[in-house]
Amino acid sequence: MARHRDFRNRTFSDDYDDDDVYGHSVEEDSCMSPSDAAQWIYDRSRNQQIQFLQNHNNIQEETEEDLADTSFSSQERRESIDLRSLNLDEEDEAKLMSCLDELRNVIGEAVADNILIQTVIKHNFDFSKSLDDILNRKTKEPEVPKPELVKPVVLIDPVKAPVITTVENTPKVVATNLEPKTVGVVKGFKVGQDGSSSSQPQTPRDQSPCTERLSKTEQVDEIKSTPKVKENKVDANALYVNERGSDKDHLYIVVIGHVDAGKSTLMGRLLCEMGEVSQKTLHKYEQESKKIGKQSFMYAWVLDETGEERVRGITMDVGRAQFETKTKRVIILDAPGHADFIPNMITGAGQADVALLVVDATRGEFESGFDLGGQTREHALLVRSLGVSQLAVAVNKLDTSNWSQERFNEITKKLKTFLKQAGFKDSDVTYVPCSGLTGENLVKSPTEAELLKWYNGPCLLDVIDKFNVPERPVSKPLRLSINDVYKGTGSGFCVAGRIENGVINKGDKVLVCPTKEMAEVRNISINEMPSNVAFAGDQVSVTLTGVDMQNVSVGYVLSDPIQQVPVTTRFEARIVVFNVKVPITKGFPVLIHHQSLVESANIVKLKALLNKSTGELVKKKPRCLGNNCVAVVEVEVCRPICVERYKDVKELGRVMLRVAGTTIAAGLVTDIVNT
Ligand SMILES: Nc1nc2c(ncn2[C@@H]2O[C@H](COP(=O)(O)OP(=O)(O)OP(=O)(O)O)[C@@H](O)[C@H]2O)c(=O)[nH]1
Repeated sequence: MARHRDFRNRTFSDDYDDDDVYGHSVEEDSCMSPSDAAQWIYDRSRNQQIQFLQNHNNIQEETEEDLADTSFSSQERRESIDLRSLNLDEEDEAKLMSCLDELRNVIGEAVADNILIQTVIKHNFDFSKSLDDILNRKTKEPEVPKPELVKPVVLIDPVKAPVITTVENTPKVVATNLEPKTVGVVKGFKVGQDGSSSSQPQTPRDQSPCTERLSKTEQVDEIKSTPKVKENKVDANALYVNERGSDKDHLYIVVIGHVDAGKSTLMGRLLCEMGEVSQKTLHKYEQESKKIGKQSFMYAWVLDETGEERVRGITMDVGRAQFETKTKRVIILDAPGHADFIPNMITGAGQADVALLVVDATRGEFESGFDLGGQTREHALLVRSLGVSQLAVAVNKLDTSNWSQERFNEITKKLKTFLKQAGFKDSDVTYVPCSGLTGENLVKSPTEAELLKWYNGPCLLDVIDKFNVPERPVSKPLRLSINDVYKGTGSGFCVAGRIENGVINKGDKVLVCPTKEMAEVRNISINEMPSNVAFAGDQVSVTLTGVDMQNVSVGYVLSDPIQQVPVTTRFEARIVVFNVKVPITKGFPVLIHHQSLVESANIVKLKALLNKSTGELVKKKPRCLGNNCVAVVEVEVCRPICVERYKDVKELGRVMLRVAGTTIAAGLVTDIVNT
């Protein structure tokens, strides 16, 4: 059980700007920090605007203008079918929507919605069959011309002579069948002269508002050059089978839910039942928690390790622990529930394969967590937006309702409707009645007479064991997104993060992006065990040398030096707007959450408003965006970041937009814009 804390490198200025925030009671309705309050002076006229928004969803501009970018306004789109004409009942409509979303996630916008809809209905809402059908059909269609690739660049310091970042011959395991990759042109960004260790330390990522842009002369020129790295064509898939063939699959599970839903207690108790916590340790927690009047939190202490968390009785950072089921090694990421710590929750969710949503069944408590303002909905939407599609829902604390079946049904009914709308397929969600405090239905079948009367489903452990482990894209170019930077023992320093794509070996040369400095991998550890190699899907800690620790931050990406991660300050995204208090207009400032990175940004273009159900174009260049709309926007980030198009690397192609401590939208990166 361990966690790395790296507040030095964190960039959550909205959440941590002022120490006073930590003094607030968890019962407070508002979680806005003073800096947010200063930033969001819209409060002045909030009443008017809220009223305005309530009456005007999806507000449109009066005048019609031509859209320069017509990539999504094809003739096919105009032929799309109106869902109402299909006469589907509510459930079939939800199934259709969830299937369409899944299909769009995979194939993007390449196929018209009417074709997708017909295919889904033809296959009775079966996603796999529909996808097969579409893909087979697609191969027969003429190829759509691809957008021009962004050319590779090397970043230079404009005041010094441009020197190309060159990489030594590096024997390593790389993908064998890859096309040349793209790198975005970066503006307003400097690296050291030799490209391998910067002589000019970077500004911390959290201290540069968009308004303080670097001057034109500081913008980076484009140099058509690719670092010279010799590929050693070792088959990554074969290596994976060789190294991991006999191991249990690793499954990362993020535990989410409203504050005090009982997440840490549930996980702590589960670990105790699995024999992962000694009796001696548990006894110690019992005595110590009693001393400070928090005995009911003794199981939560297994995961809430810091003094502040224990005294306050809330989780603040992501707690980690692991255990084994029959078929898997499960790594738990216990996320904080309180709204103040959503950035940490997002960091946890960004590492997860699947999620466990914990809801408090106590009457009144479920309702306050589920209704607007509670974190149940926000967490579920966030994990879905981050690509998690399999979910277990622990209907927890059912002991407080005497194991009432009616209460269980009431809660699951509400959640089913919501989760379907949020994009979870019914078949991917399992509901488990349980109690973390009493241990009921966690690792073995229920013993409570009242529960036995109506429940004969699986216990929580069985549900976890049945999760499918997502495919690991080991043969793609390396992408490791950094979620922690810390000084280890010995030479160099450590970065922790999840390998999204590819393989990393001890001794590899890797490119630290967006700064594009070369570093060498000195050591690798997986779940605190040393290893020579790690693969996509692993959460690793890597010791780096050859680069200054000051020049590496949370949110950076370790990239394959040849097939580099795109770096840009501008990208286009298709966003879903959840919850805005003022309409989104051109220039709207937001905080972008991309993996563990938090960066100031502006929505610089509202390119199109799309129909929420069909995805067809409703309005070109809308003047503003209200709640619950789907739109294509262009986002400009204050400093270069590493993003991929969603269709290339899903994990690096998703963004979250937050304002004043609230998630207002989630989006998929559809294009990387050359600036
Ligand atoms: N009756 C009952 N109480 C529970 C149960 N599980 C947790 N609790 C109590 O709920 C309170 C909150 O539990 P935590 O485990 O800290 O909740 P949490 O969701 O991890 O809280 P945050 O991480 O801070 O959001 C504690 O007082 C627990 O004893 C349960 O199954 N039944």
